[in-house]
Amino acid sequence: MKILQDEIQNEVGNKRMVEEKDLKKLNYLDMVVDETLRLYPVAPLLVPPKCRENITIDDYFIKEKTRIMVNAWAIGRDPNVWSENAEEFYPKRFIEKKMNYQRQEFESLPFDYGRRRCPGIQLGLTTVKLVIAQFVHCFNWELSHNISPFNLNMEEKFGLTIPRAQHLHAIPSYRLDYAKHK
Ligand code: HEM
Repeated sequence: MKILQDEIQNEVGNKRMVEEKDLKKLNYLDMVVDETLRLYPVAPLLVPPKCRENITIDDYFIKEKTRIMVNAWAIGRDPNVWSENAEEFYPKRFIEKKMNYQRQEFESLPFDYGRRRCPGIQLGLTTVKLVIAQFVHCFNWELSHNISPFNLNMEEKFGLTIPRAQHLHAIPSYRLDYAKHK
């Protein structure tokens, strides 16, 4: 969080809130969002499509009308692709790897790919980035008593989407000079 706060502080200062026009300068924010979508894709099994016709792909015969489950959650955690620290939240792994989500990049599939992929990618990314940037820029965040980042329960509840198994209790404290300059 500190790295992200510093990046925003350098680009935006602390006399106003982050705006959409600032987002293109916030590279570490991109990495944080890519890393979050890699580990926690909103729809872990995407939306299982049904095969229209018999087809053979890489020697696998798939019968017409078969439902295909694509495990985007497991793809994003594959150690063969993301190295042995695949389970770790490590945004800097994206320093050299700019995610685009519109190209044929199958290592992380939070929006799926192909004809039925999410049409709201840009709006979704912009909204998520703006909200996260404003949250960490405007506030410092602390966990509630007796909880440290090391014993915070990060389990998920599996379903169509993956919400946290336990609610996150975080305590904000305001950190901008914004109010004084309004
Ligand atoms: C970070 C934000 C978002 C994520 C992670 C996300 C993810 C997804 C995923 C995984 C699918 C299923 C694709 C499939 O497997 O068939 C989907 C479909 C869809 N999304 Fe999004 N989405 C996001 C934001 C949005 C926004 C902002 C909109 C619209 C304003 C949107 C509109 C749609 C629509 C209409 C579909 C259905 C597409 C179809 O079936 O052809 N999404 N999204």
